[in-house]
Amino acid sequence: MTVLTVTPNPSLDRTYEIPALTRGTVLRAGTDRVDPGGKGVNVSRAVASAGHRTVAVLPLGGPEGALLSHLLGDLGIAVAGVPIQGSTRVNVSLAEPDGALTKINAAGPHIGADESQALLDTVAAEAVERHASWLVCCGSLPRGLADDWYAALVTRARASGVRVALDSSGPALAAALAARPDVVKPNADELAEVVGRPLATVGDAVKAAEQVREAGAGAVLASLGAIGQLLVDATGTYFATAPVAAVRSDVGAGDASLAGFLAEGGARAKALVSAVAHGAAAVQLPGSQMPAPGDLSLDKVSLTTDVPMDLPLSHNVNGAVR
Ligand SMILES: Nc1ncnc2c1ncn2[C@@H]1O[C@H](COP(=O)(O)OP(=O)(O)OP(=O)(O)O)[C@@H](O)[C@H]1O
Ligand SMILES: O=P(O)(O)OC[C@@]1(O)O[C@H](CO)[C@@H](O)[C@@H]1O
Repeated sequence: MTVLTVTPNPSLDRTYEIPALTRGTVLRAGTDRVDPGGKGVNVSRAVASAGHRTVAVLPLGGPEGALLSHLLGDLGIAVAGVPIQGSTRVNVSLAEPDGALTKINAAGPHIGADESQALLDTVAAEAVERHASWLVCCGSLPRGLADDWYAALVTRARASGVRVALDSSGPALAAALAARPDVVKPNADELAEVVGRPLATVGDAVKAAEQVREAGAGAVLASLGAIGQLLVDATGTYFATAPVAAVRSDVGAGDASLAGFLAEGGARAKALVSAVAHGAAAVQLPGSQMPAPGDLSLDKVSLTTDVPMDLPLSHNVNGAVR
C-alpha cells in the first residue's frame, strides 16, 4: 500500500516544555524539540512507522522549508516538494507538565496561482507514478488557495480511482464533501462547525456524522479527544476508546489516528481499533512524535457498537481548539 499525502500548509513544529505558562514574563524552556509538521506530513510519518510506503507532497520555501525537507529525509520519508517564493511556517507549542498545551499556528506563506497549479499537478503525477492506494488531504489551506481547493483535488483523485481521506475544517471541509471523499476525519469541534450547531454528547456527534455522510462523505472517523473515536460508515456505527496513563502532548494525535485507520485498511472495526491505539499512543509521546508499532497497545482498546449516546463530549485539557 502506498499512501500519498498532501499538506498545502506544512510546518516546522517547535515544542518547548515549560514549568508553567505565565503571561507577560520570560519563560525558560526545560527541553525543546523540532518535528516536521503539518497534518499530512504527520500522517506520512505515522504511515511510514507502520511499515507502509508513503510520499508527502508539500510546498517548500526558505530555510525552514529546507530544514523540513531535511528532517523528513532523515526519517526516510519520500518528499515531493514544490518550491515556493514564501517561507514554510514555524508553529510553536508550549507544553506544561499537567498536559496543558498552548499552540500558536502561523498563517504560513501565500501560495501563488502557479504554485497552486504545481501542487495539483505534482499530486496527480505522484498518484500515477507511485500507484497510490490512498490520497490523504490534510490541514488548513494557506492564503492564496480557494476554499474549494480540496474539493477539486478529491474530484480528480476519485475520477482516477484513488481513494481519498480528508482531514480539514471549516469552509474547505464543507466544500469538499460534495466531491465524495471516502473518509473524513473531523475532531469534535470541526464536526460541530461543519453541521453548524454545538455538540454536547456522543449521540449528537453520531447525528452530525450521519449528516456529514449524507452530504457526501463515505465514512466519518470522528476523533473525540480523551473520550475516544466514533466511526460511522455504510456498515454501521462503532465507538472505541483506550486508557491513557498520562498525556504528554496531543499535537498530531488525530493525524496518528488517521494513519492508524488507513494502515489497517481504512474501513470498519479493525481500522477503528488501530486508529484509537495510534491516538492513545501519540498523546503519551513528546511533541508531535508519531507512534512506532512497539508503542501501540491494541489489546487495551475497547470497541462497541453499543455507542454511549449520552456520554458528554469533553474538550482538550485546556479547552483549546486546535
Ligand atoms: N487527552 C486525551 N486522553 C486520551 N486520549 C486522547 C486524548 N487526546 C487525544 N486522544 C486520543 O487521540 C485521538 C485524536 O485526538 P483528537 O480528537 O484531539 O484529534 P485532533 O484534534 O484531530 O488532533 P490533531 O489535530 O492535533 O492531530 C483521540 O480520539 C484519542 O484516541
Ligand atoms: O494549521 P493547521 O494546518 O490546521 O494545523 C497544523 C498543525 O497544528 O497540525 C498538526 C497537528 O495535527 C501540526 O503538526 C501542525 O502544527
